[in-house]
Amino acid sequence: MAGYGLDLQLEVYGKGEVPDHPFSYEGWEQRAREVLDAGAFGYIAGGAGTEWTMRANREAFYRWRLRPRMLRDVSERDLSVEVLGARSAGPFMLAPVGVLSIAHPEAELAVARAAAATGVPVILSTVSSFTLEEVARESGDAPRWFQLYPGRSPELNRSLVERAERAGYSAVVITLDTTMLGFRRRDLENAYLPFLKGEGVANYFSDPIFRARLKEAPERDPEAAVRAFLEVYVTPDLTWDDVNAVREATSLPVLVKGITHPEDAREAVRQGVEGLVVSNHGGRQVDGAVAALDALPKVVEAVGGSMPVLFDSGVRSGADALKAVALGATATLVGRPYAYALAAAGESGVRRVVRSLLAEVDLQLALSGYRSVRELGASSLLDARD
Ligand SMILES: Cc1cc2nc3c(=O)[nH]c(=O)nc-3n(C[C@H](O)[C@H](O)[C@H](O)COP(=O)(O)O)c2cc1C
Ligand SMILES: CCCCCCC(=O)C(=O)O
Repeated sequence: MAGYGLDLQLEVYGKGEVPDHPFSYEGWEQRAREVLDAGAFGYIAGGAGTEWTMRANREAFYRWRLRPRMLRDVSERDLSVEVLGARSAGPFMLAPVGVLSIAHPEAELAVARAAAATGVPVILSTVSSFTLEEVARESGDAPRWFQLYPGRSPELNRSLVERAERAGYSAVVITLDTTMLGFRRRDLENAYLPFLKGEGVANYFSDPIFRARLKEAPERDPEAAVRAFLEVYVTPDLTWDDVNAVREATSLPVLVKGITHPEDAREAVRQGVEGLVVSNHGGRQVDGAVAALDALPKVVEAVGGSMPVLFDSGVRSGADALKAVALGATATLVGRPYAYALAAAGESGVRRVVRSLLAEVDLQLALSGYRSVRELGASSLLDARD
């Protein structure tokens, strides 16, 4: 009868003390705003251009209404999902969020510990603040994936995925939508780009192939090494050939992240990747682009069940995750929610956010009449536009 929801309620109400942390996304965002400087906060919070797409990501959720069912005996519930062999306690994974040292000194190490403790897999960014090996050590046996930004050097791409495979990451997520940074007004106004200060480059600076490209070691000439990183990173000429070169370099399943167009989804099926992520990068790349949730149904249709379809951009609550799953997502990724919690309260903040999400999914699921997220489908929702 117990479960994530009831456990959390009993703990909080049982103590009878006002908790020292929020339970809402907005609460964590506010805490992060209080502790971070304007540049770091703006980098995490911001979107591209007018930030219309970032807002649209949220508004898209409001158009869908859950339709609770009654009297269906939901005393036994299973929130877990399995994606390409990685089991998660709920329909969530922690999205790749780069350069987390701007949020907290323990950055991805704290996130990896929190993910392992709560049973939710983490996807480590290429541009992490600690090396992928250091993060793997904090993860222990917990499932983890590696996100790759394929750079201009096929040898370096190969080296990064080989390192990830050796370090126990069990899938590679290739992000397609950030071949260069979007037009981010907040960062321009704050003149804030953390990579220029040598943040978020740990995987490159520790890589033998990257180091071999440099005249001087990064420890001796960090500015030149950062320049070399930027040269490798920017890839407007990226094509499916680059994706396939990465696939040939690894035996791990490969997913592509950043799909919103059904034609791209069909191409992903033709190319034979193992999964995709419907995402507009949290509205950080193309202003005016379709809200990710609005793009989801057509992508799901195009994929036709041939591979897992993950979803991100705008998930803030258990209800949001259930809506995305009802629209066909296998699971969701959350980005800013845990980045803010990390900034405000380190590892324990990330744990609390994940626990809250799990508790909310559990209660929402039970009160909507479902025993498992797998039971959700089109009939679980009402489109408010109809
Ligand atoms: C500060 C920040 C850094 C990010 N860094 C990466 C990254 O390194 N690699 C990547 O694939 N996506 C990155 N993303 C995008 C997330 O993986 C994810 O798509 C997005 O945050 C989801 O939207 P949400 O923040 O609304 O949950 C980043 C997002 C933020 C907010
Ligand atoms: C020049 C490096 C850019 C890394 C982009 C990180 C990211 O995905 C984001 O900020 O969004």
